[in-house]
Amino acid sequence: MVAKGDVFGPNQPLILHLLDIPPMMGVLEGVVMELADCALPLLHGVVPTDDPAVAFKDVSAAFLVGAMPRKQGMERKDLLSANVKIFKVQGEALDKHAKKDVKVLVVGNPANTNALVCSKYAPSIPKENFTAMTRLDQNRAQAQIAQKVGVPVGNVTNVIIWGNHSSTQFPDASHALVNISGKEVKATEAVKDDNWMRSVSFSGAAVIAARKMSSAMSAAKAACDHMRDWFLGTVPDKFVSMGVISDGSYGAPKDVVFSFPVATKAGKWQIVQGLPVDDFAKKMLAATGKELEEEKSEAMSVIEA
Ligand SMILES: NC(=O)c1ccc[n+]([C@@H]2O[C@H](COP(=O)([O-])OP(=O)(O)OC[C@H]3O[C@@H](n4cnc5c(N)ncnc54)[C@H](O)[C@@H]3O)[C@@H](O)[C@H]2O)c1
Ligand SMILES: O=C(O)C[C@H](O)C(=O)O
Repeated sequence: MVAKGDVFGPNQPLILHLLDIPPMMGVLEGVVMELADCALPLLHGVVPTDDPAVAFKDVSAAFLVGAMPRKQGMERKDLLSANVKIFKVQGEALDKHAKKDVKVLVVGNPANTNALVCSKYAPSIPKENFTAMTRLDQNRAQAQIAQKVGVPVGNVTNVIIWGNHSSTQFPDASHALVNISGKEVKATEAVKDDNWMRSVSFSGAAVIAARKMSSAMSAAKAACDHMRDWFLGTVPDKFVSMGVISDGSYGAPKDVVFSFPVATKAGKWQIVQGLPVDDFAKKMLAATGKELEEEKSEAMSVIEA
């Protein structure tokens, strides 16, 4: 998707740096062969490597997907001790070798806390440049609403994912809009079922139960959506959700990577301010914020141990 122009546009040539661990180098060679066989005109080079210093050398965009996935029955927290150290190493390598304006998307779970760790170990890169993926959750919620109303998914916008990419996240459709026959209406009016709207939920575990593997295709698509919107900008009056460093907006704890509604322009994101938040939403935001603070202190104790 990246190499065929879905992220940086149809006129932007690129070089892909592909990082994996030493036992996977043979498999990675196969990926390189397949990329060549795809005959992608925009792909001007591929650098397969097991060395983070080579992988991150002068990169402008980093998709950090290399991490252990959750298996059936596991919570994202269970991955913390296994994965968080990877993001310390990758943060240090980004700090030393990447461009100072590199935009980093963390997909590997627990994504929010890994993004925070990565940023902590890359102090020469602005904290705003480290983000975590909640776009898959946004896309899932939009798809559920589109199906319920009976419109194509592109007609549903402004769904918000608040907080952590975990089961405590708050998918909030109260500001969502649905375009029905050319007229934009509130999703709450289109659905006319408040209980159903509040049941729009996180479905990562359901995909794992069915596939016996983590979401892959939908996660790749969401990563591309996230980076495309960050690099190329969002549509005026529309917002998307991204895990970004919290400034305390909407009562979220500061200095955790928290998913907010954001609008992007000229390569910068801004948290959309002033949206009404009711008591139910406040309770949900507090719960996911608390989990992120707990994950943060757990991550630091794993790293410092
Ligand atoms: N945020 C989201 O919405 C979202 C969605 C889907 C998956 N995920 C997460 O993404 C991660 C990857 O999932 P997957 O299904 O692709 O897993 P996978 O096991 O299929 O692939 C992981 C890859 O990462 C590599 N890897 C492991 N350690 C590495 C390291 N230190 N450096 C570089 N590469 C390394 C592995 O060798 C493997 O090739 C998991 O943590 C999963 O939970 C997040
Ligand atoms: O749920 C998981 O652990 C995998 C991924 O984060 C997802 O949301 O599908």
